[in-house]
Amino acid sequence: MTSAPRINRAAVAVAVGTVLKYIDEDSGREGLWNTPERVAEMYGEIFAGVGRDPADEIDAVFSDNVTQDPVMVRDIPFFSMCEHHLLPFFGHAHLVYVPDRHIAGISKIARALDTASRRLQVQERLTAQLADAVLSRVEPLAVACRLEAEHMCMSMRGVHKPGHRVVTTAVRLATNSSANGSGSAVAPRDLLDMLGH
Ligand SMILES: Nc1nc2c(ncn2[C@@H]2O[C@H](COP(=O)(O)OP(=O)(O)OP(=O)(O)O)[C@@H](O)[C@H]2O)c(=O)[nH]1
Ligand SMILES: [Zn+2]
Repeated sequence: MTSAPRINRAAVAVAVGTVLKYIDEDSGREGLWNTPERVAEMYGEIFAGVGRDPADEIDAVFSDNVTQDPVMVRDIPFFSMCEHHLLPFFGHAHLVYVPDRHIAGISKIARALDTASRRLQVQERLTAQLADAVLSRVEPLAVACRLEAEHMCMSMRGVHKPGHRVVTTAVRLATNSSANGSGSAVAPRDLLDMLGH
């Protein structure tokens, strides 16, 4: 069940003001006058997916003349926030699925990615949530997705490795899918090959 995000912007602004104070900033200086409110406004945007089901974004599903040929969407940009450090990780998502009786409105896959991204995440869970959203709403024979991202918590602090790439994959098969074994035109390995390495 989906519920609207309940971000208390006024309380967030107070909390940000407290952080500014305790990092020893002069929170009275001009550049910081409206920073707590700006951050609260920004959190309203970048955490807009909290409490929402990414699958609900896949609300255009078509059933006419569907063939069981793979559909792939590549290089969808995303931005999310690492739940350990509250720093961004960002990159691109690639997804391929083998339709059974339905195909998805293609933009809806990007919308599901946005909803799952706009919350505190780890990349593995974000990858799984995108695959699960397509599995539940499109009911494909199989779906695989791959995310490639740079984590600012590994780049600008800590281990300091800018330019790294974290690659995560999720593969889901219909429970009664013929892709789950012999006789299928497209095996899970084929899907992963299509996503590239
Ligand atoms: N698996 C996974 N780990 C992540 C992700 N984002 C951040 N992390 C890791 O979460 C870990 C948190 O480790 P901690 O030792 O608690 O935190 P830390 O002392 O700040 O660790 P360092 O980043 O190594 O300085 C780090 O290894 C991060 O790289 C993610 O999306 N997936
Ligand atoms: Zn992190």
